[in-house]
Amino acid sequence: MSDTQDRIISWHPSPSRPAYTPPPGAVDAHCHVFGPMADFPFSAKAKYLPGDAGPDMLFALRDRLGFSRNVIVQASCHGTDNSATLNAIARSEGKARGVAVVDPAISDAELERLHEGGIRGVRFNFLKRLVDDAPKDRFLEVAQRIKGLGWHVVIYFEADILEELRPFLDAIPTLIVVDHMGRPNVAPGPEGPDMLALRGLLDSREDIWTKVTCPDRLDPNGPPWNDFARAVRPLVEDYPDRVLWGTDWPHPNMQDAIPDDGALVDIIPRIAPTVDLQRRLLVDNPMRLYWPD
Ligand SMILES: O=C(O)/C=C(\CC(=O)C(=O)O)C(=O)O
Repeated sequence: MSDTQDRIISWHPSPSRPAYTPPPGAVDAHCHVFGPMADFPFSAKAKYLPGDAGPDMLFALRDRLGFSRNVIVQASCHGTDNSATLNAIARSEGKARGVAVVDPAISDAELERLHEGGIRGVRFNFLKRLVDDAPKDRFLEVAQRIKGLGWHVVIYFEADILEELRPFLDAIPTLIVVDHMGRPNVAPGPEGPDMLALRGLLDSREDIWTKVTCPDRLDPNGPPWNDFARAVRPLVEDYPDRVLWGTDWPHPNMQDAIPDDGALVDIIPRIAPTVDLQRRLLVDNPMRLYWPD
């Protein structure tokens, strides 16, 4: 990554206050921090060079949107150096936990250190535009090792490789969380092929969860993301104990159609229409996974 490359500002400059009020204790279960670069340089292998979006900005957004906690997912631009994520967790006063990206050769002592720092899962990223390789055999070794820590696997892939990934997913010995539902085409609605394939995966094991996130990435028609709401609501209704929600702030790599985070929050009652579903999505489920203690 060259120093002269422009740094991408991928977040909304002044998100609106949502009309919807999340329940007390709500968790933004998918967000990231970028740097700050002076303290936490980006990976030499990063595929994008973002502006600084550090913990102070994240926590200010959390408060503005009416959330109580964050789950910070290590973004690909920081590679396998989780320092920026750990720094944000350390500064959160117990209100953040995280998901790391690790080198498969990581030592047990380093895994323990990550656990002490608030990490509760590892992310396996299969998006070719974000990572150079995704070694399934080595990922399975990692999954085996983190099982003892009580962690889970977060997996990011696009819908067209779900079928090919099935044997690998079947072999993962921990709970699995699928990022952004495996990026389905939401336009054909809840019975569209990608949504049905995702249901097939969820039905194959009770310990596969998914994040009902990123209307901004998944709905080609943009706000108010009607296709997303129509396709996703039945999923939340049918798998109420296995769904998580998050802003995806600072929306890595987004350059067109950067979403207003307040508007993102306002989609919650459209995909989780009852108070009970909202509490499970925003409080009970993420607390079970990230703050079981
Ligand atoms: O923020 C996300 O979850 C999605 C991303 C970025 C990402 O995953 C990463 O950089 O690690 C994407 O689709 O570019």
